[in-house]
Amino acid sequence: MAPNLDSFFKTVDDNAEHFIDRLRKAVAIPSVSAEDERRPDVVKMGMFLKEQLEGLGANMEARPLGKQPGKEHLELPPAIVGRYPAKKDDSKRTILVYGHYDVQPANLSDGWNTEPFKLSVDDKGRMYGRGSTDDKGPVLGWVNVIESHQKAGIDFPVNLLMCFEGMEEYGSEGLDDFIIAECKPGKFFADADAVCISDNYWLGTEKPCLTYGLRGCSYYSIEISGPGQDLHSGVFGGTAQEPMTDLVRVMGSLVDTHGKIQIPGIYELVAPLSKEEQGLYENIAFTMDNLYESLGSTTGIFDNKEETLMGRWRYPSLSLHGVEGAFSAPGAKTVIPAKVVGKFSIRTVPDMEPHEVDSLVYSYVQEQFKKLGSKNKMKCHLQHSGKWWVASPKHWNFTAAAKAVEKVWHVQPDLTREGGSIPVTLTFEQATGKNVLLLPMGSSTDAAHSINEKLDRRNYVEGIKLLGTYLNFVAEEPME
Ligand SMILES: C[C@H](N)C(=O)N[C@@H](Cc1c[nH]cn1)C(=O)O
Ligand SMILES: [Zn+2]
Ligand SMILES: [Zn+2]
Repeated sequence: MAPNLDSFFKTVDDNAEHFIDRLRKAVAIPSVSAEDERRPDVVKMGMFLKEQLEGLGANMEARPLGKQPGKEHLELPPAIVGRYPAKKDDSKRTILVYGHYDVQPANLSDGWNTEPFKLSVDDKGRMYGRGSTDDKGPVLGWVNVIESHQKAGIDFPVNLLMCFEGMEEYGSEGLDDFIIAECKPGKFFADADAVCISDNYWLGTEKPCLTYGLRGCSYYSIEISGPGQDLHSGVFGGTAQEPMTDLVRVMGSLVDTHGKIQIPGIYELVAPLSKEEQGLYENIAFTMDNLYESLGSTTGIFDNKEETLMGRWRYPSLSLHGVEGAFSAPGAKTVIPAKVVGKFSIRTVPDMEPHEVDSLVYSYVQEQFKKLGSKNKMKCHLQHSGKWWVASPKHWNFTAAAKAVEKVWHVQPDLTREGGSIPVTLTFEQATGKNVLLLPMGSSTDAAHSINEKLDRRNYVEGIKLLGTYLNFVAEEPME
């Protein structure tokens, strides 16, 4: 029987401003995991989350994860773990939820229309701010679900286990070992019956989805150095071999304009496309206009939805991200940088093994650099990597979520894969041995990682209802 959630829905609506205020406080903490000097803010954000949940009676702990590999002067931000209700009810299912409280870097000078760490709500209910959709809105969604059950006077339907991390945007450093240890018998996550992660996005702006796959991410850097220090290009140009010249040519050899990766052997690692899979893409509610709307232009690689979806979900891609040490400010500086570090990543898919990808990358980059005949020095290394994940959506965890989408949004959700990566998803699946569901809150136009990131008020408020309704349907699903 469908649970009666009218009072829960009403409570969420009545408390919408309070929940937006909670998001405002969270966005104001610049918890950027990639910037060393922001580490105290990342920790502050973890503590904010812990305090909010403790205020609602959850049993919370901040677990240290040790030093940051390669930056031993820096302590990793803690994993914030918790249980609600504080005492386990053995008659109920146990759901483990995961999210991250760190964010991507953001500066007003990148081109934001508003201060990135100040939540700005416009007259259409678009709530702009770094982390609003990725992933502070969804993480606070779980907090708001607990509060709404309390305020509505409804029994909480499940035992909720929580795991929130502060390094997801930096490759989830230190979390794998922690999860594996905590899933062992008698440990914190041992009794999870299923896992739910809210940290991705709808395909468009109107239709919710449930997600059963992610691409992996292998992130590399190429360091090229030569001169002992930066040089005057008038004095030394034409006489010194320039690291930037070499780097641009090596990076330019990795991928072509149409997104085709130039590294030999990469596509041989990809699982072949079956007839059955090919048929899946046709029925997904996605249009080229959805793509153009979220791109903010019509500069897509393909002109049809099937190839576009496959390009995002089931084929690898290689993106060039930036160059450390290069002149990037406005104006004109006539410098020859002495050392430059180029950054790129490959989104990986079934059946690519990360170590095989690494070997192909290293030999190709070496070969390209050798061809230049440069006297400079080159080093290529892996910064972090996380594996792809594809699961079965035929499980009570997905059935409960589909029923919740129908109840809250009055449509059947699409079943999607995601082009982005959440490295610990596979770890949760393997360490718990349980089903993992991705249940997104935000939409395709939210601009996660970009300037003007936002979460629509409607997605936040209805998203809180969705997460709560999912937990109520989970409680009703028969065991498989
Ligand atoms: C999908 C998720 N919200 C996300 O943004 N994940 C990041 C994870 C990552 C991988 N390397 C560094 N961060 C992403 O897909 O870029
Ligand atoms: Zn995220
Ligand atoms: Zn992200």
